[in-house]
Amino acid sequence: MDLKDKVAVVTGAAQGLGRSFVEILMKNGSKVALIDVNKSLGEELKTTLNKEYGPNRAEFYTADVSSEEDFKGVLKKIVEQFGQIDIMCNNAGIINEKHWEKTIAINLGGVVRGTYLALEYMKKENGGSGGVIVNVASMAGLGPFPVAPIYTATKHGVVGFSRAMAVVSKLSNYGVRINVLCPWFVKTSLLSLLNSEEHTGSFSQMKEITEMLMESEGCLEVDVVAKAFLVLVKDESKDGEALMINPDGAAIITFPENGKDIPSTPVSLE
Ligand SMILES: NC(=O)C1=CN([C@@H]2O[C@H](COP(=O)(O)OP(=O)(O)OC[C@H]3O[C@@H](n4cnc5c(N)ncnc54)[C@H](O)[C@@H]3O)[C@@H](O)[C@H]2O)C=CC1
Ligand SMILES: CCCCCC(=O)/C=C/C=C\C=C\C=C\[C@@H](O)[C@@H](O)CCCC(=O)O
Repeated sequence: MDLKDKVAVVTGAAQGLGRSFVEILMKNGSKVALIDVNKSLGEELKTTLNKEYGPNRAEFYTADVSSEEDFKGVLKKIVEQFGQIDIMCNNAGIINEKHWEKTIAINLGGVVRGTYLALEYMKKENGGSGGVIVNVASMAGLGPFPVAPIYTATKHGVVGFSRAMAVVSKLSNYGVRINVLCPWFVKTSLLSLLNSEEHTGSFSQMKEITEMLMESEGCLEVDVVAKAFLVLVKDESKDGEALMINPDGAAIITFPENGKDIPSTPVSLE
């Protein structure tokens, strides 16, 4: 996919991984609509980006991805302003095991909502140009993350939902590829919440496991993860893929073709 003058939408764009995805898209010639609840950081980043890449290449919209009214409203404004959506990145996410309903509403609900709303503008049967959706999960979407069971559940949900929607899109000829990104620990403000009992709740005693994982393997820089993100955007052979990125590098996850192939140990029912 040639990114020159393509229109991209990134949620959770004001900082962290979302900001790195915005920057790599703009470096490759895209125009980007930034969505975030953090208005001050978002407006500041928009100004910085338009100074670097030229006027009106970036626009910021305040919205909470867990709100249908918010998210639907800003996507309507984005299409009115930019004309279309070619790339959608559902990146916004939090970690909060105490207020776990909020975590589910944002991490899973926000990704589902962003996928459905974007498809309405992107799918060819609606007059859209097709394109690609990249949803951001985590390595916690591929295996249990004991310090954050709800976070783990949301990220497993993002992986499963994205892979299922990729099949729907392919069989429905939407013309939209759907992929999911599964990063290891990344040096962003989210990671600092690992030390916040307000966010890890009754699972804070599992912190040592997480620290062991980080100490043993290290943490990633956002720009490395952004390169993995760009592969899922640009490489048109990537459709329905889960791309893992950890300090050893990036790799496409191989899932069992069907239930029969799932690694298992037979159990007698007699
Ligand atoms: N930092 C890490 O170690 C990893 C992060 N991830 C995932 O990457 C994504 C981005 O995380 P980071 O950049 O690390 O976090 P971050 O906390 O640095 O940035 C998240 C951004 O999302 C925004 N946001 C939060 N709730 C929102 C909502 N309801 N609506 C709109 N925007 C909202 C925040 O204001 C913030 O700007 C998340 O989905 C996270 O689960 C995945 C694997 C590793
Ligand atoms: C505050 C924490 C932010 C978390 C951000 C994030 O998504 C980071 C994920 C990074 C790695 C997740 C690794 C999960 C590994 C599991 O598959 C399993 O290997 C862990 C086993 C732990 C144990 O020893 O039981």
